[in-house]
Amino acid sequence: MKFKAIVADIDGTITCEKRELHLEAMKKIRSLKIPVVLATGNTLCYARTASMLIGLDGAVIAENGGAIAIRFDLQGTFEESLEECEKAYSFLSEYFKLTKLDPLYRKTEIALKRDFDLKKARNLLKSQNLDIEMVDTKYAIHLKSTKINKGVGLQKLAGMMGLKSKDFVAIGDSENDLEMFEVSGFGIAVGNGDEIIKEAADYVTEDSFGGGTVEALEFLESKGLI
Ligand SMILES: O=C(O)COP(=O)(O)O
Ligand SMILES: [Mg+2]
Repeated sequence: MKFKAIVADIDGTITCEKRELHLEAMKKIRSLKIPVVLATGNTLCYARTASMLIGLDGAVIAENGGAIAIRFDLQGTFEESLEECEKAYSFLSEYFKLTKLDPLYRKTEIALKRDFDLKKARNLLKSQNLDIEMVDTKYAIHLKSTKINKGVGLQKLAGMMGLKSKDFVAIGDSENDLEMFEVSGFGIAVGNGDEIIKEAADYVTEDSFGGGTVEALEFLESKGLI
């Protein structure tokens, strides 16, 4: 069987170690004949800009599934409001000095600088009656609704593209990619990935970062999977 599309995480997956785009991965992605969706914990404008500059067509999942768009000429939709996240943020601010990242551009979740004790914060948050969880992408810690994730985002976006989430191969590097591995047809973790994402993967590359994505796409081609 052949998969019909790719969904790729951005940071840690199509980038280099210092977060700049991995040029060989860009070349490989551009050479594909099937749609490539970008899925990120970052903001919608970041995802759309990346899609434009890579030469893709604007299908993106941003804010860990909270925001999605299918084309550049459409504005995008937001799946959640910030209200509950703000409550969690106020509560945790009593215990830690927290720094928000890009608050002007985030509509559905709060991203925080990774300079506080996540384990302690997760335990404290349990005492609150909020549908909010914390995910660590290794680039930021996200305070987000338990109802949104990249998997839910992929299901919605796939439908808008006339596809099913199982038609996609997902490539990722960290715990915020888990749900999109679960709903996609095949999951590939890059070599620098978390243990948790490697365990959930159908295939793990030897190479890391963008080099891992090149290896993943070559593997799929060599097996006739795309
Ligand atoms: O913004 C971040 O935390 C990084 O997100 P990503 O690895 O999902 O692209
Ligand atoms: Mg990542």
